Parts: sequence; structure tokens; C-alpha cells
Amino acid sequence: MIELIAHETPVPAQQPHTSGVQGTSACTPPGTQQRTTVLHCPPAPPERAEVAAEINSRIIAWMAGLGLDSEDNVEGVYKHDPGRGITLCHPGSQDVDRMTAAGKMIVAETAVDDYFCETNSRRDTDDQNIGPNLSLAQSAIDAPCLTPDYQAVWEAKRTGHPVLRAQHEAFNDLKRISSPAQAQRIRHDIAQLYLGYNAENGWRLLNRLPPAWQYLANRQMNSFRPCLNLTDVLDGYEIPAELHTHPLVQDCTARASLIATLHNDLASCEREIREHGLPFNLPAVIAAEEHLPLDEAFIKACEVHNELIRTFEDDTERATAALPDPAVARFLTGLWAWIAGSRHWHFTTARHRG
Ligand SMILES: CC(C)=CCC/C(C)=C(\C)COP(=O)(O)OP(=O)(O)O
Ligand SMILES: [Mg+2]
Repeated sequence: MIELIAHETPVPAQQPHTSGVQGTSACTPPGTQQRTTVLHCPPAPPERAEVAAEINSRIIAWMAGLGLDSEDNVEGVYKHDPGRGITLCHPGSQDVDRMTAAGKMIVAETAVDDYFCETNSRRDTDDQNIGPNLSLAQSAIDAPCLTPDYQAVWEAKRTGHPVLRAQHEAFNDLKRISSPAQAQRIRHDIAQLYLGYNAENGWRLLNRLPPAWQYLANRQMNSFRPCLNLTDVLDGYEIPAELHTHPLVQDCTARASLIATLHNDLASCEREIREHGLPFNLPAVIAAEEHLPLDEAFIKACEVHNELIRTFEDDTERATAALPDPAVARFLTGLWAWIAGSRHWHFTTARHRG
């Protein structure tokens, strides 16, 4: 039985701008006592600072070879700290090579989001190429089989863009440390991730947030599932494909992926409301749908997380009772570890503070 503890979590408040500027900013007025709420989650895992630093160092050296080592990008990696995230989410893995491969995947998937999807300095706001670019990004990990002439054109396109090269090389690293079945899982999860990116872009083009049910269904695809599904790869074993694809294990993987990704929604909420015109996170979606102030919506989003994690407890107990193979219990324990690491990583990473 996994121990869930009550983690006190600061609640962001939305305040009218001072100096008469219209609109609101997600900030708690200085000097006021910030409200807190509770996130039910397993305890924080141990820190492994030296291993995390080595993973980050290897990732940044790899980025230099791709031409992705601009000062802005390197600073972004240190703020995001994928090395620390991997060590926290895979507490049982001792293999720095395997953990670095997983860290490269996180950096590559985040680069696809940052360069092809997010509204930021890297992308023109009127860029309508998200769909075609995501299709290319998927082909970088799931190569087409064309005629020799067209294959050569595709190769040149793939090798000519640093983000496509990053995703291709990170996935090649992953294939080196995993079985074809484990690699195919991640191809599927990343294709779903890109569906999620595309849906978010569709709402952005309509300039409206979806209802909470639809946001959550999409966030389950636009999620850390490609990372949670690496728990056996990083621990050096393989849950047999027929057990991994069993509906009870698939349900556990889907719910755990959503829970872990809601940690991002909650931790990045205030920054996204400040930085993005239309913030895509669960508190903002609930605030819009239920016409609530941000703090009340944030508390409701935490209640959604807590309900999901209680259900996940039942999911994992049901799956281990029905599927007594020790590999199933080991894999589900890995999903719990990812949830524990994700909460701690997200609420202590510099990426979401300030
Ligand atoms: C690394 C990976 C597989 C991420 C998948 C899901 C995803 C794109 C995120 C969790 C990032 O969410 P978001 O778009 O809110 O970005 P921030 O990290 O909050 O800036
Ligand atoms: Mg976010």
C-alpha cells in the first residue's frame, strides 16, 4: 500500500493590476498571508544532486552538438533541471546512461513544444505550421519508407532542423537501451502527445479554453506518459508486452500520466497566466468554465488531483490482485514513484518559479 501524505500547497491569487492597467495578474499581493491547500501524494523521494548534475552536463553537451546550446536554451535546461527530474522520478535507477537517455527525451519533447507549438519568441504567432511540423517530428522517430529519391529528401529535412535532429537522436539513444516493444510504446505515446499539442493549438486559434472534461481528456494525451512508460527501461527490466497492454495496466498508466501532468498544471499555473495570453492549465480552465476566481479554481483543481490519486490507489490494487506477475507490481510501483517525483520536482523547479 502506498503512503499518501498531505502536502501543503500554496494557492495563487489573481489580483487586479496596480497602476490602473486593465486586466489581472496572477500574483499574491506582497505582505498578505498566502492561502494553502492540500495535495495528497506520496512523500518526496531522496535527492541525488551529483547524479542529476552529471545527467544535465551530458544533456547540455549533446545539445551543443545539435546547435541547440544557445544561452537561452542552456539556461532553460538548468531551470527545468531534467537531470533532477529523472533522478526524482526514477529513484531505483542507478544507470546514468539510461537516465541520460530519458533526460534527452524530455528535452527533445519539450523542444518540440517550445519551438513548434508554444506562443513564444521562437515562433511567429501567425505560424500555421504546427500540424505539419508535428507530423515531421513524429516521422523523426517513426521513419517513413518512401522511394529512394523521396527518402533522401525526407532525410535532408530531418537532419536539417535541430529540433527534428534532437528528437531523432534522443529516440535512437532510447532504442539502444530498450526492446522494440518498449520503443514502440514510446512512439505511440509521443504520437498521442502531438495530438494533444494539436488540440491545444486548435483551442488557441479559437481563442477559447475547452470545458474541464475535454481539457482533462486531452491532457491525458498531452502528458508525461512517454516518461512514465520508461520506468522499466530505466530500472533495467521489461514488463512483458501482454501484461503492459492489459487494460488494467493501461488504465493505471493513463491515470498516473494525468496525475503527474496535473502537477505541471498546478505548479506552472501562476507563471502561465502571467506569460501566456490563454493559459492552458486546469485551474484556468475551471476558473473560466465555472466563473471562479483563480484561488477557488486552483483549490478545485487540487481536489480533482486528489480524487484521481485516490482512484489510482484502487486501480493499482485491482491490477496487482488480477495480475500477480511480480513485473506488474514492479511497474505499478514505478508509476507511483514517477507521481511522487513529479510533484516534488514541479513544485521545486526554477522553471515555474518567479
Ligand atoms: C516532456 C514531456 C513528455 C512533456 C509532455 C507534456 C507537456 C508538454 C508538459 C507537461 C509541459 O506542459 P506545459 O505546456 O504546461 O509546459 P510548462 O512546462 O508548464 O511550461
Ligand atoms: Mg504548464
